[in-house]
Amino acid sequence: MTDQSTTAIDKPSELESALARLPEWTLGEAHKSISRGFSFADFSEAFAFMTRVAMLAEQHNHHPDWANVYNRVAITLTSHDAGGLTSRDFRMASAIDALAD
Ligand SMILES: C[C@H](O)[C@H](O)[C@H]1CNC2=NC(N)=NC(=O)C2=N1
Repeated sequence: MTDQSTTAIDKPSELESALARLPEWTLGEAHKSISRGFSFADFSEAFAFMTRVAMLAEQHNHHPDWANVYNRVAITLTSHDAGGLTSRDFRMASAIDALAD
């Protein structure tokens, strides 16, 4: 597990600059989460991706709210213990993008 600092990301300027680096992600209701959808060739590819994200989540000790329907995976990130977005969410989103791209 990588023990990384956690700072709340809740000011519009902070959100804007953080999201600028994550163009595939969208801001959720009340700016409390970020989400991205993924589509794969088939279920097997989607689940392989989910397995890799699961290992990332363990390394980061930061776990997604997510759903899978056949070849599609929807991921939402929020910091439950902070009740909103923190730097952990954006670090995790960036690490997930590196897997997917
Ligand atoms: C006890 C454990 O470290 C905490 O519950 C961690 C686990 N994973 C987590 N994941 C997310 N998304 N938010 C959290 O606040 C969080 N907390």
